[in-house]
Amino acid sequence: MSLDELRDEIRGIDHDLVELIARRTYVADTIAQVKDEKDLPTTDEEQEQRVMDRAGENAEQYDVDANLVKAIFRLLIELNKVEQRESR
Ligand SMILES: O=C(O)C(=O)C[C@]1(C(=O)O)C=C[C@@H](O)C=C1
Repeated sequence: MSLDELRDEIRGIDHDLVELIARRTYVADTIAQVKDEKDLPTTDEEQEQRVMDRAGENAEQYDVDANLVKAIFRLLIELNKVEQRESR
């Protein structure tokens, strides 16, 4: 494969990543509505731990650095919390 072809492949993956982040954020918006109805706080530390543990397990399964993947998920969770606070 040429450099251009490889970069084209990365471009497609990057597009998919942003689409997945958007989907995750949309779900968090809906979660915010449910939490609002049930008068629950935005932050659920036990759920965050489950998400982080799962991210680490998935990283190991795909042989990528678990700490780096967890750092990305920490950012995704923080993004959701900002979004949820804005929509409540
Ligand atoms: O599952 C939830 O309750 C969410 O709001 C989603 C989410 C996440 O991004 O995974 C975000 C904030 C919570 O503290 C826990 C998890």
